[in-house]
Amino acid sequence: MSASATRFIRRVASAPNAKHLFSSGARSGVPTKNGLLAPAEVVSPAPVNGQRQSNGKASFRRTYSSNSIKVRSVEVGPSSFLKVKMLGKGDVGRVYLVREKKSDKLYAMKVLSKKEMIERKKIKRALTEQEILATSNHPFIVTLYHSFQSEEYLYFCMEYCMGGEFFRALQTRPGKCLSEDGSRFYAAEVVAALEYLHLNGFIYRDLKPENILLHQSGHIMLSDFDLAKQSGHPGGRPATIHQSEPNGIPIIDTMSCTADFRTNSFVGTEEYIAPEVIAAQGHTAAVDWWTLGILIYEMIFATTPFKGKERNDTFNNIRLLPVHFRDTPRISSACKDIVIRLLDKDERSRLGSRSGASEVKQHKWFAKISWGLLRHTRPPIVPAASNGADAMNFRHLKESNSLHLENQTGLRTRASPSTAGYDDGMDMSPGRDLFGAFNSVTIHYDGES
Ligand SMILES: Nc1ncnc2c1ncn2[C@@H]1O[C@H](COP(=O)(O)OP(=O)(O)OP(=O)(O)O)[C@@H](O)[C@H]1O
Repeated sequence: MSASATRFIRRVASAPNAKHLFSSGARSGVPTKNGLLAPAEVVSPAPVNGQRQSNGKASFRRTYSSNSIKVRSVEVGPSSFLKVKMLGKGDVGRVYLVREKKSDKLYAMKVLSKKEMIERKKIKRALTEQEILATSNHPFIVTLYHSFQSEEYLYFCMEYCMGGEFFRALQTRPGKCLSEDGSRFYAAEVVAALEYLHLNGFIYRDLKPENILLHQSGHIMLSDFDLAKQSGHPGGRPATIHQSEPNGIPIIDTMSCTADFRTNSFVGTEEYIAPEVIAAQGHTAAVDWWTLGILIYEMIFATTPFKGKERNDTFNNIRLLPVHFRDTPRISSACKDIVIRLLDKDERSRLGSRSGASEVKQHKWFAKISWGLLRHTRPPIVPAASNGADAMNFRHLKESNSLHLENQTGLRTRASPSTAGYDDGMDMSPGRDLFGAFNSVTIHYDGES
């Protein structure tokens, strides 16, 4: 990591290392779906492709219908791309800016080492991430174009989010925070993305500024789905429609899409973990509404509400302390109310736990938001104009000398310590093809060449 990069303290997901601190009980054995495409929901207009820019304006050509994505056998391989530079490092892999030789287009390529995944018991997470990316078609969720594998690596070829990390954008702002209005805008885009994920039966479980990327236009793109969990109903249970709201407008109940689904894994990022996860009583999609409360607080106050000196202090604060608001910046009573309602320690009464996103959207703090026009609203942070290849909205990362590149994008990594005691739920019997369930596909979106 470069000197400039060390200025930003990154919070990583605590799981699975934190698991042994608490008696978390049995992990959920809910299987992931490895079939192909689930129908895409029609949720919001105005899609975007990170590559398409003309006169600084994004063009919105993708459409949302169950027929708008077509999954085919994979049409590319590692040698179809040239590495431009490294954009980010994760636990078991690297993300590179790459250029497709044939089309000259830029993409973000996540390359995961199979060896590291086996050692760290993260295979199932990679399969889930592929599943979510390959079945999602939403303007605020990063787009997957190809996934494939070689003997040693898994590859995810994704839309390149030129605007960089939201986390970094926040860190470089005066006071490292946003105004209440700015925070509302990003919170609204996050709600739209969570709504879509819940509708499709996924719980995200790792919302934090580090996992939000920015499109060149400044709109958000949720990424990093390796902690997400799919309910036992591939594609999500059909949403229930309630007609009983006072204004008579029917509301879609996204909680019903993951209903009856509780998972026990101890996952999340320390300061964002919900009390029910710490209590290891099993958790539901309501954890995502808890993390939204923390995110709103952090965007406004530049810190999270329950942060303690040590991890256990943080966990105790999460379980026991009420939210405390500082005097500055001054925030509206509606803002305080939504944060308090989202950070309800009882998941059964938490905002969003009754009918999901529609309930959150109807809170008075969001009254100013035109949900259908979100994608057409100018975002509060517009990233510096980039030609793409300069990756100017990214930290400068030095590639370790210990990495040997092959085929421009493949990489070898040093052996790393295994994650003792964590069971990723995979059948590791000798001779079994552990990555056989990984789908090698190319995804075509209507309106894109
Ligand atoms: N689509 C993208 N466009 C631009 N940059 C990206 C993209 N995807 C990932 N990155 C960069 O790579 C970094 C690591 O990505 P990501 O968090 O998905 O990797 P990971 O291996 O899953 O990490 P973790 O160990 O945190 O789960 C991101 O923080 C971001 O800087």
